[in-house]
Amino acid sequence: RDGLTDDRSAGLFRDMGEHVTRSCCLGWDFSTQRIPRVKVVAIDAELNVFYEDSVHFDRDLPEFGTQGGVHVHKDRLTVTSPVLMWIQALDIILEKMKASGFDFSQVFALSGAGQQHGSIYWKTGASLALTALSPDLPLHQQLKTCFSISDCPVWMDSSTTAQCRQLEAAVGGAQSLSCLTGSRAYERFTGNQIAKIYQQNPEAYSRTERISLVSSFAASLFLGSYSPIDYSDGSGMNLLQIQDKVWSQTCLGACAPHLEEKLGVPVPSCSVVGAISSYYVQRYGFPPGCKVVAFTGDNPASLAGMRLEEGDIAVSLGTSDTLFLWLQEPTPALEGHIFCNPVDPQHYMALLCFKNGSLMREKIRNECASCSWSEFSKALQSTEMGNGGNLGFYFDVMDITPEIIGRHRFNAENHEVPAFPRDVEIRALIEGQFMAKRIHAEGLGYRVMPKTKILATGGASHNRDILQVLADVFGAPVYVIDTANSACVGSAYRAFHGGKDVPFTEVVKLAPNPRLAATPSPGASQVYEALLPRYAKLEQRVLFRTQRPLE
Ligand SMILES: Nc1ncnc2c1ncn2[C@@H]1O[C@H](COP(=O)(O)OP(=O)(O)O)[C@@H](O)[C@H]1O
Ligand SMILES: O=C(CO)[C@@H](O)[C@H](O)COP(=O)(O)O
Repeated sequence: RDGLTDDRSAGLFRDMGEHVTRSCCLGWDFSTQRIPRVKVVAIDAELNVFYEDSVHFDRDLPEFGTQGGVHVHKDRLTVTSPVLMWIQALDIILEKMKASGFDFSQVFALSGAGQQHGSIYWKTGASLALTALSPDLPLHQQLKTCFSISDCPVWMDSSTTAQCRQLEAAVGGAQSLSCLTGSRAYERFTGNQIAKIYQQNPEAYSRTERISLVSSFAASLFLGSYSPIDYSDGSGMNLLQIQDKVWSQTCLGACAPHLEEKLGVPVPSCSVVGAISSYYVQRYGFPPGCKVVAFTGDNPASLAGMRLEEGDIAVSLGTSDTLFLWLQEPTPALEGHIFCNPVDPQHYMALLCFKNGSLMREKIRNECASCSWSEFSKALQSTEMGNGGNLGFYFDVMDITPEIIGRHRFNAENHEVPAFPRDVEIRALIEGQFMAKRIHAEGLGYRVMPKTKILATGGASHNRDILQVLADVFGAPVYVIDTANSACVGSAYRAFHGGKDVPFTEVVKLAPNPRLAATPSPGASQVYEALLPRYAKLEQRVLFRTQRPLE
């Protein structure tokens, strides 16, 4: 496994005895991925994870009173995290590493990931405090007065609908904003969060000398000066022109005044942003030349951790389903997010979320397969690819991609039917879910290539028969990987790669390979080449019919 095994196994060397002399890189993660905590892994030159540790926000720092690492406010829309909690978590984890005998002198580079979209507001004068850190005191004691906002907006916040509409209006509509910045306006995206702070708390905004993302904030703690925002995480702000890699003046102007100087100049994600602050050299024994490679968002870091390459696609089959795509020529749309690629500055990545994932599969399993995954599998085995032309749409909750609710079934003549036999229902669900993924990925510019790999993760990736349908619909082999901690491991890989003039794939070629789980069945491409356009057309029909009235 390349993940933190579980909550309580933290702080461990994987193989006692050998660690003392290993030259290594550190990967940090300040996200809420799976468990809300700050995490670290150390990897050696062979890319083996030999140390891992974490600090759990709610359990280890109860004084901040968070649940899941956040405060949900009375309006149920505003969601924030205390900035000092993140800093104190870093203090604790560094002390734990020191106490366990971790040899910091062997760390030649580090990088990290942050939950995307969250923003940190450094008060005027904070840069002086950052550069003058005393090695005798923990960070949180020295930085406690450095922030103009103490509880920071995070990605779960959805309180900025008014600001989203203002931003879209300023650039000529949602599609124009998406073409420019990779996404239409989203409440959690940082530009809209900054606009809200400026509108509701102008004093705090004017007392702010620098605004960081969670990723660049964490990098700043290691640098002892402000770290620039990297292109990839910067793409989650509704502010960065993803093609030109510069801030959009129109978007900045629509959000708040003097924003460009508060954000600093964005940099390529593989940049070395500086050497570690002398604070860490003196307090923990890091080498003075230890490189800090730009931190990025947790999803971009996961893409690096999964070692996605051009043409590859990662499919997470969890409670909801998520797709990570590697894109060469993005076509931004009203759905999904396009980010600059974190490991190849010429390319892009995309994120698509499908809400009706495993919960929908579980419901159909309970209704049609006596609550048993093995019965469910038997139904997939006993039905043919293409399901005799029967197609289904299953969305018990309003989905994000596409915005459809309800169950809709069509026979081979495109006539709507009220029900399918049980086995047909199961295959219609799984084929439909994967055809939708392929269609929506292609809508963002994705193309299946001869070398395409599909990397499957999440609960349903344990089911071979589900993965077989995935391989057939995409016409590409499916591999399974453990991504329990892909953002952290990806950050350590990125630390290795940062500043080197070689492709990322070259640097990570020693990393463990994913396991092959399914290859396309003979004849699959003919079957699905015919079905995919039909599914897309029917989806439009259902969408048109179920679309909510415009507000
Ligand atoms: N053998 C299986 N076949 C299909 N789905 C499965 C199987 N085992 C578990 N799952 C599904 O995996 C889901 C959990 O996925 P997981 O990735 O662990 O969740 P999360 O998205 O919450 O991290 C469960 O809802 C369950 O329906
Ligand atoms: O909002 C998004 C992506 O757009 C989230 O994925 C955040 O990046 C943080 O989520 P975790 O993965 O850390 O829970």
